[in-house]
Amino acid sequence: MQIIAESLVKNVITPRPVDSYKGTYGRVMLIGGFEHYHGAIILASKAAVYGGSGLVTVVTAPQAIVPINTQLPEAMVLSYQDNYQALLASQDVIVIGPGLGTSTTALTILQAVLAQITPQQSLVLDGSALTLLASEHLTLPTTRITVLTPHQMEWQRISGIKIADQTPAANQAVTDQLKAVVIVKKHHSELYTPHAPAQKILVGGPYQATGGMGDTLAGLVGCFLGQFNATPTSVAAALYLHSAIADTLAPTHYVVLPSQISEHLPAAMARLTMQTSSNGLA
Ligand SMILES: NC(=O)C1=CN([C@@H]2O[C@H](COP(=O)(O)OP(=O)(O)OC[C@H]3O[C@@H](n4cnc5c(N)ncnc54)[C@H](OP(=O)(O)O)[C@@H]3O)[C@@H](O)[C@H]2O)[C@@H](O)CC1
Ligand SMILES: Nc1ncnc2c1ncn2[C@@H]1O[C@H](COP(=O)(O)OP(=O)(O)O)[C@@H](O)[C@H]1O
Ligand SMILES: [Mg+2]
Repeated sequence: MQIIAESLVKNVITPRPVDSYKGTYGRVMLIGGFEHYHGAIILASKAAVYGGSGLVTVVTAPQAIVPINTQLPEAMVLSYQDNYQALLASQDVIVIGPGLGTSTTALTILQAVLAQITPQQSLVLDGSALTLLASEHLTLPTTRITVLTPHQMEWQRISGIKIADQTPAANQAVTDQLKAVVIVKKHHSELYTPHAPAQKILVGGPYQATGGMGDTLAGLVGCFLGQFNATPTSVAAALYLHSAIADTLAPTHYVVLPSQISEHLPAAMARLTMQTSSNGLA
């Protein structure tokens, strides 16, 4: 299996052109944060904002609007009861699932997004969206790129492969059928691309085993798809950076919080665009 290295990330994260503006860096809509899961969409959106997305829009439950605005004033926040469908067409990337839950409302929203998304847009499915995808046997739409970010149980639900049997060959075979890019999240997460070599990271560790860590990754993947090329290489860069920052913090942090990873993104990305070597990313 190919190893995702820092050199790949340096090729993705390039210096910003001086004549750019916020529209250059991607319009990302994140949908979730229902029920008792408001934090999940805050964490995903924080990763998008701190990772450099030009414009971030959150679609969530009405009672989550004030907490999100308070914690993340850079993001625009709408209720799912507002006409977010009108805005959806102008987005480069849709991230759906962190804290979405599996209610009837969640399913209706997911089905509407899958029906409305176009072949020019990118889609990231995480968390509850993956659980609904499996339980409701939903069909993936035609998009520019679709990325699934399951943990091993979510991947079991989607692929039918039991966790103990999730070998690279079995995972690759299902990825080829799905025609989507898949990150199987675990220690040394694996990245599968249809009909292409599998890749994995050798960064990251158990200091990341805390709620919201995957929500942060989903937001960062969406961010990179909107800001850089909408390709599996940009997904690989987000996957690597998320855990490489955790590694840099780990010697002084017994547990690395998801929000800490986001807060270190701007500095880590600045260092990666400089030619000089450094003593870490955070
Ligand atoms: N702050 C917030 O708002 C947060 C909100 N969140 C949101 O919650 C929603 C539900 O997501 P979820 O992942 O918590 O629950 P679910 O999909 O039922 O999976 C758990 C089941 O799978 C099993 N399991 C086996 N292997 C596993 C593995 N490697 N990794 C993980 N689990 C593994 C596990 O086994 P057990 O732990 O019981 O041994 C258990 O039976 C989703 O929308 C998410 O975004 C969270 O992000 C947290 C922070
Ligand atoms: N032992 C570990 N080593 C490396 N990474 C880990 C470890 N435990 C958890 N992680 C990372 O934490 C994240 C967990 O994702 P997920 O279970 O979806 O979290 P949540 O839904 O709570 O946000 C993944 O990116 C996974 O790779
Ligand atoms: Mg998750």
